[in-house]
Amino acid sequence: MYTIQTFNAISPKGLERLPRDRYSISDSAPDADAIILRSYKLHDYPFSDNLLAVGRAGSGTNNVPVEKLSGCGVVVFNAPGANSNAVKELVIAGMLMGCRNIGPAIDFVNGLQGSDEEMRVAAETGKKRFRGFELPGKTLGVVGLGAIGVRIANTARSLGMNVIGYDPTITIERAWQLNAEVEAAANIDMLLAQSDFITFHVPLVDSTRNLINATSLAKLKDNVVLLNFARNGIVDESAVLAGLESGKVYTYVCDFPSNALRTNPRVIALPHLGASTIEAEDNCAIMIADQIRDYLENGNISNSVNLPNVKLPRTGLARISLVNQNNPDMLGKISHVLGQSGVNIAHMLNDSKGNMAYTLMDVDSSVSAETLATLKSIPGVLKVRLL
Ligand SMILES: NC(=O)c1ccc[n+]([C@@H]2O[C@H](COP(=O)([O-])OP(=O)(O)OC[C@H]3O[C@@H](n4cnc5c(N)ncnc54)[C@H](O)[C@@H]3O)[C@@H](O)[C@H]2O)c1
Ligand SMILES: O=C(O)[C@H](O)COP(=O)(O)O
Repeated sequence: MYTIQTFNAISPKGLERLPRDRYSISDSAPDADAIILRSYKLHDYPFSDNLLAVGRAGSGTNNVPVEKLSGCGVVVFNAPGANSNAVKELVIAGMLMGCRNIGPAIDFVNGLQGSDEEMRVAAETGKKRFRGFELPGKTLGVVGLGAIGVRIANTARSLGMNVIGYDPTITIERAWQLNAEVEAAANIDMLLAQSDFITFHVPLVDSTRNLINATSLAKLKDNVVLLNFARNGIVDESAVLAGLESGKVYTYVCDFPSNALRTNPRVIALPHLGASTIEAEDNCAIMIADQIRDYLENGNISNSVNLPNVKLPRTGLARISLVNQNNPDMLGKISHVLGQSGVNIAHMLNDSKGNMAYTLMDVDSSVSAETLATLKSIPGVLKVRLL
């Protein structure tokens, strides 16, 4: 029986993929084999030695202490692309809200008083304050061309916009998906200087923290619609508020409310709604549940942020799953222990990601608890399981 601890509301469609005769799922299981969560902050969570996997039912993993978990041999998964359409749709809505002054216009209408005729007259005279501009012919700058950025870039092209993208580490898969008419910016400054709309779709890491700050804002054209549906740390709020004041920024649309932003009429702040659709919640939960189950039951790894993808069809009598540090001669030491114990390796896959490595071995004979303990005692070996 495997035990799963959940945080946040995880779609039942995903949890249904973990059969109850083999999985016990609870929001209070301190010794769980795996954790499934969304945005819950795990940094101060007291992880048990039993923990094997953490599954982020979403994209960003900045709420998960990945390095600390790597040190304990815990595999961290996410669900790449599973909520990307939901975010794309909200960003397109945000662009339209931003350039058509929809937020202030709704506030204006909600503040009208009097008879219907008085309201009609006030609406007709007041509407000139909310004149906006259109998307076709305008330039959208997309920073980060991953699952979300590529979808937005392609949709913006189909809406008649010019699109410039910046992503120094774009994957081949995403580059293939990108509309060929999206222009590649050689550097971020080029994108900042040319765009009428700028949207960010990068993870929050040290190199993206405060990517938009007072210095970068000075490089913008005037009246730019700025959109941040990535993470609040990517944009320096006080610089953006100054940009709204100076006319560099026309509207700031974001998914991360704060007191400083709340009272500014040129800010549209949403309550982290990007991935909150029925479809995205189902997609994320299904993807994570399937990945966690395949790892717990078969040792296969797909879409881990700290370990390589390793998938091996089962062949031998037993399977050994081994998470280790990516040090020289680990495989030599592992196969020596098995050889000494008279265990023959039928099939093996070994791969690494950064300073972590993973070995999956199908063996021709049963493996004793003593052999497993000897494998676990090899310096640098972090987790050993017999499956
Ligand atoms: N608002 C929401 O509800 C919501 C939902 C999903 C994701 N997100 C956030 O959006 C981020 C992106 O999501 P995704 O699914 O597209 O992720 P992704 O991993 O598919 O794409 C991220 C892209 O950013 C690129 N990148 C990294 N550093 C960069 C830099 N300095 N400059 C330019 N590009 C850089 C990477 O190469 C990658 O292509 C997530 O990390 C998460 O923080 C928010
Ligand atoms: O990174 C993500 O996937 C989003 O920020 C979604 O977060 P949520 O699952 O808490 O809605």
